[in-house]
Amino acid sequence: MTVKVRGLDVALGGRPVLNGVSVSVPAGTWTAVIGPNGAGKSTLLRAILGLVPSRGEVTVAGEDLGALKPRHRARVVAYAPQTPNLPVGMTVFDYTLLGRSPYIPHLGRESSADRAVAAEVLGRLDLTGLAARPLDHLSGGERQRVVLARALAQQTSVLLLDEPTTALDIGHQQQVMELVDQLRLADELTVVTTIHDLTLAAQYADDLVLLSGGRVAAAGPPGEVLTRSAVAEHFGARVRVSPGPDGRPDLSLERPGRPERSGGSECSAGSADS
Ligand SMILES: Nc1ncnc2c1ncn2[C@@H]1O[C@H](COP(=O)(O)OP(=O)(O)OP(=O)(O)O)[C@@H](O)[C@H]1O
Repeated sequence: MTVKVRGLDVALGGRPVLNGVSVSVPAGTWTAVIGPNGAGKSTLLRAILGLVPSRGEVTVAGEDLGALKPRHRARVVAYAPQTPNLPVGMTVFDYTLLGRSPYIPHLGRESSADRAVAAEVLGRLDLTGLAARPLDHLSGGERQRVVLARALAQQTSVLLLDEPTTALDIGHQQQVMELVDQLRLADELTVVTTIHDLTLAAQYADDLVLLSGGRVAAAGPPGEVLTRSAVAEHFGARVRVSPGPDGRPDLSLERPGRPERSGGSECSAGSADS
């Protein structure tokens, strides 16, 4: 399902946070929203979902998302927030099962199929061993994967993920990104994720949207958006951008005021660093 945002304006606390943001995410593709702290990335996801008041247009497969009843909307779009409110004492399994709520009849109970979906998602995220654990007895990274599990259990066509990998070790970062990519390819999921790791964003996303000061500063394939000058201008960072194995950009920080090191021998003890 194609996600289209046109001319989105959001003001929070009387201050403009998003200004005329337009983004188009074709069905079955992955767009990563990048940008410096406070650029408006999380606000964009929240505005798409109607969680903050906005002006402009948000459609999914041509339908106005704001016009859908919450239950219907929850069958179309799943959202994994950056800092969710987690019910104290609830188990990992029961929390994941909440993702099935849009499919459970009013005054009804979850079916064995709903429980099977929750169990399967937990398995794919390496969380089966934690299923009976209360949410407040988890590490930060475990909690983050459980929030993703609940979103995946919704089995929607559109997935909005706010910083899904920030608390994860490198192995679980790869696991989560690969899982989302597999689901995208297998089920034609449309994925929009905010992410701070620019190399990770470039490795997985089809397109990047660079938000800066609440506006779209650049959008397009990673190689076009992630230039040395764009990173310097919008993040205030000095980076080296080199093409990765499949041509996607690979970023590494350059230490200001330090000369380039050309080989391992220069790192040997006692070598002059000037
Ligand atoms: N409820 C609020 N009231 C007033 N201002 C807010 C509110 N929520 C967010 N903001 C402001 O809106 C701006 C955008 O916030 P947002 O969380 O969308 O940024 P972000 O790009 O996701 O940042 P980060 O990378 O730090 O997560 C920030 O300046 C923030 O201080």
